[in-house]
Amino acid sequence: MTLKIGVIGTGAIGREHIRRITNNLSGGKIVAVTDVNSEAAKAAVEQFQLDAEVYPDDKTLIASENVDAILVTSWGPAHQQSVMAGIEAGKYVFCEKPLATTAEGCMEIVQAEVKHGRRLVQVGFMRRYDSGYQQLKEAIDNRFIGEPLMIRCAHRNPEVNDSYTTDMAITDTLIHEIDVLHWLVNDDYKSVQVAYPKKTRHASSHLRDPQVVTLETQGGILINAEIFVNCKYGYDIQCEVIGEEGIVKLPEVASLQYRKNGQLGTHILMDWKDRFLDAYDRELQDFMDSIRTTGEPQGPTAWDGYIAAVTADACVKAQDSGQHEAVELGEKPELYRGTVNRGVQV
Ligand SMILES: NC(=O)C1=CN([C@@H]2O[C@H](COP(=O)(O)OP(=O)(O)OC[C@H]3O[C@@H](n4cnc5c(N)ncnc54)[C@H](O)[C@@H]3O)[C@@H](O)[C@H]2O)C=CC1
Ligand SMILES: O=C1[C@@H](O)[C@H](O)[C@@H](O)[C@H](O)[C@H]1O
Repeated sequence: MTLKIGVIGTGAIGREHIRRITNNLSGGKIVAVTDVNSEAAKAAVEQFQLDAEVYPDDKTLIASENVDAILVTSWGPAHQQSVMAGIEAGKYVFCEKPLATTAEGCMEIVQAEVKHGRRLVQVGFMRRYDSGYQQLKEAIDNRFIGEPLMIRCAHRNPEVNDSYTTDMAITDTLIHEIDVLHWLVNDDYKSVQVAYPKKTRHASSHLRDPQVVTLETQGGILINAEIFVNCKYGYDIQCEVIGEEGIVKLPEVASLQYRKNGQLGTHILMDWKDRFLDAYDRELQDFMDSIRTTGEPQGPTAWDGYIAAVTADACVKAQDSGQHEAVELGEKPELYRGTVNRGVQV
């Protein structure tokens, strides 16, 4: 069975996902596209020579009988409306982060899915599909380093544009760590705190950059996460887990080593699109395969989207207060209990 997919939002990641589904992956076909900028939607059809219809908006695309699943790759504030409409129509939904921009919005989605009675939604937290993070997880689960005690990580972008704001360091950037770290140690967050080191001269006047977020889990693991979005030198993702018996570290991206002009070096990636190339492929292949084999997506759930939003809200509050802020989750619905989420009991 080929999953017939409609794409809502044909910007940077929308086009990346169209490319991979069309050229690299199996089991899916892009049959519909829409974008508030209709020229962008038409350009995507042309660029990838799609046999796809351009729809005027998300509602008409979702209503189409030709569409089995939607890919929500529009701007964050537009996600909730499309995801809700997708669930109401009983369509499968792959939604890029954030699932919704507020915890309340994510909870509405959770409730709509619970009412539907089966999982339809997968959130684009692709790091869970990255082989480096999966090796970390395996080592932690197998107690290779004993009990994990601390995590040190960094999320660095070479630069961001002027529209990037201080809270986006949390809601747009740290949100990947927020998701992958609690999955890694199978623990929930208890509290968060944000500190601002000396500001880089490369950040725009309204942006605090870098930032350091401390997250504490219910089990007492202390996480130190640096976000530095004008680091200049590259796109760099670091993660080190310190345990009772040793330390495990996220592998560096394999890269050509060179000896030239009296130097020994390796190149560092500059673009997020390249860093998690394989993980993006795997998350979407898994979305399509799981629907075919189990009738439900098996990747990060709407509940994971909700956890991320609640934690991000606490971090944004902590940005203003400078204090420890509590992370308080509602009760996890039965639908999300005991499901095997990418090899992990949640
Ligand atoms: N998982 C990951 O690593 C990444 C995730 N993202 C997420 O993907 C989403 C899109 O990001 P980008 O592609 O970088 O943005 P973008 O600005 O390049 O593209 C967004 C597109 O959505 C369209 N759009 C906005 N509202 C719409 C609506 N209501 N209906 C239809 N189209 C609409 C815009 O016209 C634009 O073409 C964001 O939520 C972002 O956080 C982005 C980059 C990486
Ligand atoms: O998701 C992403 C972007 O939206 C975000 O703006 C970047 O900071 C992240 O590194 C990237 O993975």
